[in-house]
Amino acid sequence: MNLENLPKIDEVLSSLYSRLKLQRKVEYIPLNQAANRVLAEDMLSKNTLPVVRSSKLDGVAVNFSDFQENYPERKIWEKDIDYCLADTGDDFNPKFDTVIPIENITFLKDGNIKLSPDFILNKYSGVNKSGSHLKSQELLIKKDTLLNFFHLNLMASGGYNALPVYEKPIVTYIPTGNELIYPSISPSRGENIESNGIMVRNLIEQWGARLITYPICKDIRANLNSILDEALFFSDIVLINGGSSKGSEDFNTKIIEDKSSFFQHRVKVAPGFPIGIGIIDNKPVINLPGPPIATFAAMHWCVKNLINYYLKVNNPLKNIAYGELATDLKTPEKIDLYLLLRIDILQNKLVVRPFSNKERHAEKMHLCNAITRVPAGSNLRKGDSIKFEWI
Ligand SMILES: Nc1nc2c(c(=O)[nH]1)N[C@H]1C(S)=C(S)[C@@H](COP(=O)(O)OP(=O)(O)OC[C@H]3O[C@@H](n4cnc5c(N)ncnc54)[C@H](O)[C@@H]3O)O[C@H]1N2
Ligand code: MOO
Repeated sequence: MNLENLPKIDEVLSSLYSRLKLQRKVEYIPLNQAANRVLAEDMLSKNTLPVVRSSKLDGVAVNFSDFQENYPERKIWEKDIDYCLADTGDDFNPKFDTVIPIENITFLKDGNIKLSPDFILNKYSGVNKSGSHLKSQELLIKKDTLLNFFHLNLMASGGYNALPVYEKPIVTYIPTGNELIYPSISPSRGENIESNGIMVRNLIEQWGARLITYPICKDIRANLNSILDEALFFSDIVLINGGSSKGSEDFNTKIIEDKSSFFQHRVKVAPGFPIGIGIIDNKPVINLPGPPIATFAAMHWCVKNLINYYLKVNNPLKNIAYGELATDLKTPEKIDLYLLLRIDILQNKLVVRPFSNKERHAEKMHLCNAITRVPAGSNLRKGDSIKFEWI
């Protein structure tokens, strides 16, 4: 096989985006369920805060004019006539215009007051004006923002109890293979545990989509064919796992290709290079290669980006960092590599250790805390800076 002629990840993604005509649906959901959802409209504040004014601090509200002529001669200060207490954020008697921090004022036994010697009083100091926090009709958050806890706080202040967000795309996962059994069964000779489904569920939910999982499907061509048709009825993206390569039971490539208006078999990145990507009825159908790390790599570069495209999430810096390579790193001439990494902190530096084929599967899966993609033909040296993504 000529790996050189395979398209690169970015080329395949661009081909997909340019062909998919998406119609995103919008739903209203309660504010308390809106974290990690994507806002579908620009949101303007319904409220002005403070409505009229509030105290900036815990203090004593006074009339500034009293401090120009009569002070300090004035003898008796009467509560609610000459001053009132004003707490941080609270409104106070409209008679007063200025707030003195409580720690800068002393009430004397003779009824007079004394200000701290270094305290200078200015008119309106200690007072938040109307709208100093938020103004009605002010832009709170732009559409297409992935909502976090600050955003929810802001939306609540702006008067919202429900928000318009893009509906989560429905991703359907179909595990295929005669050898697969459920984890509740002890494997007999020739059987393997269906372990990718649980990983796929976790990733899909993390990335903001809804997952529907099919039972394990046998490698029976007619069945696989009709299951795909069925899944396309209710899915936005269909994932078929296994049967992507050249085995006698690998039917999925052909099944997808036959129905697709666009189809790409194999991409210039390993593991997972036999991935199949089609568009059927304007929906992406992805044939994820079966081995778990190949499934993960294909999920990460292809499915995650498709979900982001659906949801208009553009977050290129999320979980990205740079560290120092702990070893030399050479990649094959013809194919980009997805690498599982272990990152440690040593002497205030992030040290990046790629796993190799020498480590056992369990060791890699256990200790991997980051991933990276290294272009074909790279020749990096120990100590070189390398970009990675925390998982
Ligand atoms: N002659 C060749 N053989 C293979 C090639 C090739 O180019 N020529 N490519 C290899 C590469 S690279 C990959 S990657 C795999 C792709 O495998 P398939 O997608 O066809 O998957 P299967 O053959 O069905 O299974 C492979 C392996 O993965 C296990 N598997 C499958 N599904 C699951 C699941 N849901 N959970 C856990 N494990 C799963 C399956 O039991 C097999 O062990 O092909 C190479 N072969
Ligand atoms: O592409 Mo495959 O086995 O190298 O994952």
